[in-house]
Amino acid sequence: MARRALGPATLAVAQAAEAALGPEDRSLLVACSGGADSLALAAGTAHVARRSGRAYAAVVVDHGLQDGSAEVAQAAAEVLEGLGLAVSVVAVDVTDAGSGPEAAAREARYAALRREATARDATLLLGHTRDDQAESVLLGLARGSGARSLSGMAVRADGLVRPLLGLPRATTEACCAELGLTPWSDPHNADPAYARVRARSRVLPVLEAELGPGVAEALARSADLLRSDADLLDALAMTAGQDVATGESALDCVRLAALPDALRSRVLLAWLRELGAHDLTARHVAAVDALVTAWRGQGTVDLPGVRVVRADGLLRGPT
Ligand SMILES: Nc1ncnc2c1ncn2[C@@H]1O[C@H](COP(=O)(O)OP(=O)(O)OP(=O)(O)O)[C@@H](O)[C@H]1O
Repeated sequence: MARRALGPATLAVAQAAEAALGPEDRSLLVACSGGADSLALAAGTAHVARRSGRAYAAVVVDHGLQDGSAEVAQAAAEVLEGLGLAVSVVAVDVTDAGSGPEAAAREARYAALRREATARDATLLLGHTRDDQAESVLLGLARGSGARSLSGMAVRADGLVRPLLGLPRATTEACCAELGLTPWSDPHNADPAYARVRARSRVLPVLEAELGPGVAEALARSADLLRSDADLLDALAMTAGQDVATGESALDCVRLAALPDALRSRVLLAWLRELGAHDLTARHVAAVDALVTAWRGQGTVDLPGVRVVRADGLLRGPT
């Protein structure tokens, strides 16, 4: 592949991979399910790594949730080896601690991928595309999410790099076709029991047909705009949080109430997390917010992991 001219889709993937990388990314590890997106990413990354003299490899996680999952992982590994990547197949134990099998599998997968990347001192690359981003925004809107949640994924965040966020899924599929690769087709991706599958296969096509092509691209663009707004608000909320803190983990209610809503909810969320609250939803934060802005000056709110009390003009956690 390095010597032959690249097809247009493969070139687009390779250019996206190159654009996402910096000089600090000396060793690259592609997380690959065997699906079209991560297979295309692996091919594009291998090309870029060879040209730039970087080390490169791939990792396939076997969740062991279905019969034949080891064979699927092995088949993906063989395709990747055919592209010239050294591959590790990692089997994980998926323990559902109440959040559901999908969330448990995701948690186990990310933990294993991060371990592999750390062990090799490598940058971890994931194959999320612009369509994944658009679907997330749509699902977030349907849930009534705020700016942070609607801002989706960034190309580089939390030690993860997602070079293909600017490319549609059609490009990764075209890239695989150009390279003669047969990607694995995850049966979950066709199962209408999942809201994401319905958004992808039923809702977005209707939006594109009724509102004009480019809706998915526009949703992904909204995510980018909202992310920069959310970043600014988070930075402002850090300063505001210091201004309303009174020591001993307490917050001053009068100063809190004077903050704009968008800052107050962020200050409260950060404070609650610091106190050890977990699984917080917008409703939880709204309940504490109501305590702050209530006319009557006292009350208690119980949240997962923490009790919040308002008394003497202060909001306090456990003492
Ligand atoms: N079993 C796995 N092993 C390694 N990496 C994975 C695995 N599953 C997902 N990933 C990584 O996470 C990314 C997002 O996965 P997800 O299943 O949400 O999306 P997808 O659009 O189906 O991607 P793909 O077409 O690559 O399967 C993948 O592109 C890949 O980089």
